[in-house]
Amino acid sequence: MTPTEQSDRALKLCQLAPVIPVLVIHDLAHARPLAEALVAGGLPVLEVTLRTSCALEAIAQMAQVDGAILGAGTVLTPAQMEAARAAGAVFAVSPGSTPALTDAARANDMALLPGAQTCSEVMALLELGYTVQKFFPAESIGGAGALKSIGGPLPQVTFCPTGSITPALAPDYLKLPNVACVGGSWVAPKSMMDAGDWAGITALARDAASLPR
Ligand SMILES: O=C[C@H](O)COP(=O)(O)O
Ligand SMILES: CC(=O)C(=O)O
Repeated sequence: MTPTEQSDRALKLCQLAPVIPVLVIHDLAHARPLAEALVAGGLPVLEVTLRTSCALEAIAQMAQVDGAILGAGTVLTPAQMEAARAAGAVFAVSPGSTPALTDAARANDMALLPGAQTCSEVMALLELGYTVQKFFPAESIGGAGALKSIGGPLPQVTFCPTGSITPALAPDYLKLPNVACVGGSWVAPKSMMDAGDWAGITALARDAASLPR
């Protein structure tokens, strides 16, 4: 897949719901019920970060859940991209981007959502053909105000901002014309996963899925 095709696919995924849950799974037993809870609440696109030892196996199990579309987050290397694809991920998210990673996305037929922080990074990814990018760490680099400003000179780039976004802050992002959805961990707090409060997570997902945009 070319970068343009990757971004077309990423845009379609971003348009399925206003929020992509960013998931850190420590206990493999949480994987399946977590995916079921989030999909039941209306959030089908799930990003499992490759920050824990069970993340790849979690992706494999969650990809079996009806309606779930799995992606891998915190993808930093080509080897991780390949492993994520083998586990069943159909998209990859990275906090930044490197030539090795964009080459690997092309080679592995993965839709990469590459991260950018600055206008120069946004422009460098745009030169490659990435019209859909992650804006990370969103709240620390100017938040919705920064994205609104970037949309002036660079309206052709659409973003999935992520990083310390809360339900209260999300609407400010979602109303921007250059934001397709936001990423956030708030829909799957570790405390609720540890408590097995899947109904509570479905309720959080339902609220997130009904955010206006
Ligand atoms: O690094 C993680 C992402 O920023 C999502 O997590 P967060 O919503 O808690 O910032
Ligand atoms: C934070 C982020 O961008 C990631 O984990 O992919």
